[in-house]
Amino acid sequence: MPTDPVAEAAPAKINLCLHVTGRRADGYHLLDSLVTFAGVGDRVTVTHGKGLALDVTGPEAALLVPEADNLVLRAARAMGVADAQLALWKTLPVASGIGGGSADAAATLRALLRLTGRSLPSAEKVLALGADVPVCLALQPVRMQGVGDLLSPLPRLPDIWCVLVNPRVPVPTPQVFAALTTRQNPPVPDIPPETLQSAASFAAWLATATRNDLVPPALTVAPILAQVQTALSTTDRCLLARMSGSGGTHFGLFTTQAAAEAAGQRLRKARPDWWIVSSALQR
Ligand SMILES: C[C@@](CO)(OP(=O)(O)O)[C@H](O)COP(=O)(O)OP(=O)(O)OC[C@H]1O[C@@H](n2ccc(N)nc2=O)[C@H](O)[C@@H]1O
Ligand SMILES: Nc1ncnc2c1ncn2[C@@H]1O[C@H](COP(=O)(O)OP(=O)(O)O)[C@@H](O)[C@H]1O
Repeated sequence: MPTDPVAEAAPAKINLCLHVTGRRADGYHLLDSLVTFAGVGDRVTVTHGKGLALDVTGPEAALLVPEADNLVLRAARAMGVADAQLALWKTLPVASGIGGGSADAAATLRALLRLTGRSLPSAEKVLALGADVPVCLALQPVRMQGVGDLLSPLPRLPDIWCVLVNPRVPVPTPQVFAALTTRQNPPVPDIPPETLQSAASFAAWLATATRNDLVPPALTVAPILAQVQTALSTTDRCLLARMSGSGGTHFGLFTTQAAAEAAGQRLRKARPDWWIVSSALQR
């Protein structure tokens, strides 16, 4: 058993594309998405203690109170843990399409697994925490299907850098799905192996063969997202600019670290009020 504290990273989830292919009778949508992770994110730390308590700090903590429905506490309860001190360092904007809450829940499960030796909750219980929690628990590039529960590993991706841009407007996922009008769309095609040879060829394939079907409804919920898309897509050497998940965070893809950092700096200068970070993408 490791001595406490045990810390786990909760990296930002990036939907490189997100196709909505149908809707189940219970209202949940069938998705087809290529998902990877950025090198930025939250951090969950757990220690032994009496009762369950959560402390939330960090630059993005203001919008989040350590209430009983916080996904960190919900994850601990799903694992049957009644005694632990939990700390969340929040750097990802809340309700932003990069799965911060789901990443926190998955990091909590991983940390408590190491701290207590208890087993992970069943797949059903993990999914019940949130549709993005299974993919955040997998923490590797995958094709995500079903309602978020069917995961298959992707072939090794090329070396890609990204800039993440969020206009600091929360975009609630339920509102975006509610505003969706076209629910039966074509699935994601198989990735042609030759496109995986470089960031440029992979981004070009993503741009032409894939989409994010949640863009039109997200724009109705938060019209400012059009400005984010324009700002990123017109940045020097940006290979592809697209919204992640239900928004509003957008990612821009770049071939090199230098190009991504230069783009991030330029965008930060133009929009000091926006949340803007650059990072490598997990391959
Ligand atoms: C859209 C995605 C794509 O990766 O990402 P985000 O934008 O949240 O990051 C996820 O499917 C979101 O996952 P998550 O945020 O965990 O979703 P949940 O809490 O389970 O569901 C929030 C709400 O989204 C809708 N929802 C979610 C998943 C799904 N397959 N169909 C849906 O219709 C439902 O209205 C549900 O009430
Ligand atoms: N630890 C957490 N971090 C972020 N959001 C949380 C957390 N716990 C509960 N939530 C709630 O989950 C919702 C979804 O948040 P988040 O996961 O950040 O966005 P998204 O689903 O768009 O990626 C928010 O409305 C927030 O109030």
